[in-house]
Amino acid sequence: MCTSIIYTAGDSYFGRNLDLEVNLGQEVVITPRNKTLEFREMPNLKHHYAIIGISIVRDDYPLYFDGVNEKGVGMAGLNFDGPSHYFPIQEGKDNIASFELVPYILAAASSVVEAKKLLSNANIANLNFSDKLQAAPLHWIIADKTGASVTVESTAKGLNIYDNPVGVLANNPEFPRQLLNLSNYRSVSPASSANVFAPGVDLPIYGRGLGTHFLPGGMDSESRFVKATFTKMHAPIGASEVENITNYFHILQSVEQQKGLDEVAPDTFEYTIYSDGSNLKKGIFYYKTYENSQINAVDMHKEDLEASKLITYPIQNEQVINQQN
Ligand SMILES: C[C@H](CCC(=O)NCC(=O)O)[C@H]1CC[C@H]2[C@@H]3[C@H](O)C[C@@H]4C[C@H](O)CC[C@]4(C)[C@H]3CC[C@]12C
Repeated sequence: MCTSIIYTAGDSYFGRNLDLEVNLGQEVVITPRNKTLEFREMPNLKHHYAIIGISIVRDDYPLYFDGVNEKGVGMAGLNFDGPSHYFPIQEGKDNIASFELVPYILAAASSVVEAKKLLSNANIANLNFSDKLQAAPLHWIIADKTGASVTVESTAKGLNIYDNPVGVLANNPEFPRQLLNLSNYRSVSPASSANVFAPGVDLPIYGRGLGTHFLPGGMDSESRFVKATFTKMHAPIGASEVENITNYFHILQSVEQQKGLDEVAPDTFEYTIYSDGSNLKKGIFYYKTYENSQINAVDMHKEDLEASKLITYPIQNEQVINQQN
């Protein structure tokens, strides 16, 4: 499973945890402005906004898992197996394959409002990238540097674009149900609450943190949605970029999947392979991996964004311990 968040602390930071049982060989990939982006049913884009994110590259095509563009829009695809439904090509619609959706939006939208316009006549077409890389059942979060975000879900009912008031996305069930479930946690609080349970009975506050006693901590999507929302809503605002990106990763780490806890097949466990986050205003992409706790950064503006070829950075996956003696 996966969790994605947008955290606003002066600047806005957007990214996700990628939780999976296999490493697909992803890299940090920059798509510069003049790299032609081809679409199956939509016109090719020869010039567009530059994009940075995590992707695998096949046939010179960036298959982004998540990314952000130079205008401060971010987007991530998360597993949505079950409710997800893609449709045959429809005449008169903007037919976009699911694997094209991230580059399609990030190439042309400079805000969530513009992304919504780009999706107003869209049909998520049930096309496979190739026989080997079949369409993955996904839903998406799109966010921008103002802190706004929406959730995009293509189900049998059609394409739904929901305003996302919490700036968090996990996996199933459908987004309105995830949001409604938050109501069950209205009483969860950073402070220990007054005794409304049994007034008159002595219920001592026997330790700290009692206000969060009922905060879920499971690996499942509902638990992660609740926990990430609560952690984000109460996250402090730092005074510097380093403080804020540190705060940001602490939010994502509150829903990290440690190895051994989520068995998806006999003796096979999914875990948080990487966590990433970008400063949407500055175009700096940060990431950590399960193996490497160090925060790594790639600044898109240090590359030639007018270039026409993909620029890739291998993921730094080695733990470097700062030996102090
Ligand atoms: C499976 C993960 C989502 C994480 C998650 O929720 N996994 C756990 C689970 O199964 O619940 C998704 C996120 C982005 C997806 C990839 C991207 O959409 C790019 C690409 C698109 C192709 O159609 C299929 C392969 C490929 C490479 C996708 C494979 C599945 C990925 C990696």
